[in-house]
Amino acid sequence: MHTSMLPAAELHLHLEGTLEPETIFAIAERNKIALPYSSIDQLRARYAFTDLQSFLDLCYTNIDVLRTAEDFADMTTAYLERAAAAGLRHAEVFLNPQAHTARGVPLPDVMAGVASALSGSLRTHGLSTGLIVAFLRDESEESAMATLDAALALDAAFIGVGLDSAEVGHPPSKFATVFQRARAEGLHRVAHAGEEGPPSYIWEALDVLGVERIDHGVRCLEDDQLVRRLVEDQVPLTVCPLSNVSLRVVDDIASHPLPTMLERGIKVTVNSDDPAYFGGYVDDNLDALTQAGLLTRADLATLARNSIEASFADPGRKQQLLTELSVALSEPEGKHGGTPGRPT
Ligand SMILES: Nc1ncnc2[nH]cnc12
Ligand SMILES: [Zn+2]
Repeated sequence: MHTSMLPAAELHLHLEGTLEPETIFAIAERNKIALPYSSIDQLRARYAFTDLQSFLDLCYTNIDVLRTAEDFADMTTAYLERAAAAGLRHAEVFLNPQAHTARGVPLPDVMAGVASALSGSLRTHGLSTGLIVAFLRDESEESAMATLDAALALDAAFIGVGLDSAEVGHPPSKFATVFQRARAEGLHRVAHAGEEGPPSYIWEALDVLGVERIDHGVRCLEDDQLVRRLVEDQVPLTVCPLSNVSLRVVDDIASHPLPTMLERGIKVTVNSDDPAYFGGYVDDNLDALTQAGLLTRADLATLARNSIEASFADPGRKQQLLTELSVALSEPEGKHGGTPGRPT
C-alpha cells in the first residue's frame, strides 16, 4: 500500500469499475449467481483491452453480480477504504443507475446501498465524498431524463450529473435537455469528452451542456483554439493515465500527454477511472507517471492543488484541504510524493 500521496481529491472514478475480481467472485457466491469464468485467474486474463468498448463489455458483464443494496454498499466501502489508505482526502464518484435498473435492480436499492457507504466515509476515513449520477450516452436522452427524474424523486443524495460509456457516435449535444434540467435543479455537471471522441465533443460539452469539468479531454491537444479556451477559463480536465494506456488512447505511459497539458497551462488532475481494470488507483497512476520520469515534485503539488480546487467540495472543506496541502508541501522533500521506490 502506498502511503505518501499529497492530500488530494479523486474526481473521476466509476464505482462499477472498482469491482476487483475477488469481489466479483465473492458477491456472485453470496447471490448464487453462476459466473461465465471458472476462476479468478481466468477472469483476470480477460483484463486486456483493445479499446473503450472492449472494456465496457467486460465491465457490464461483471456488474451483473450486483443485486442488493448490500452489494452496492460493499463495493463502495471497498473503494473508500482503498482510497483513504492511499491518502486521498476527497472523492467524487460516478454511478451509472441505468446499468442496474435495466437489469431489474430497483433504483432505491442501488442509491441506498451507495449512500450508506458514502455517508460514513468522512467520519471513518477523513475522506469527504460526493456522488455523481452518470448517464449512459449510448442510451437515449429520454432514458437519461427518466433516470434523473427518478433520482430526484427519491431525494437521493447526489451532487451532480455526468455522461459516460461509448463515446464515438454519441455527442454531448444529444443530452442538451437533460443537462439543462440538471442545471435548473442546481446540480453540478460534468461529461466524458475527448477520450476516444474528437475535440468537437469537448466544445459541445462546454458550450451545449455547460459542464464545469471535462472527464478525460486528452484529445483537446489536437485543437489549439480549444486549448486556449480551456486555459483561459481554467476548465479542469480529469485525466486518467493508466486508463488511457489500457484502452489504447495512448501507446504507453511514457508517451502520455499529461506533461504537455501541464506545460500548456491546462488545469489537469490525475484520476483512476476504473482502477480494478486499468492497473491501479490514483497513487498507482501517480507512481507510474513519476517512474516514467514525467512528473516533477512541483508537478505533483500542482496536480494535488488542481484536484482540490476543481472539486465540488464546499468552500470550507476546500480551504481545509488546501491548508493541509500547504503543510504537507512545507515538510522535508521525500516525505510526500516524487520519490520513486517508496514502500508498498
Ligand atoms: N473511461 C471511460 N469512458 C467512458 N465510459 C466509462 N465508463 C467507465 N469508464 C469509462
Ligand atoms: Zn471514466
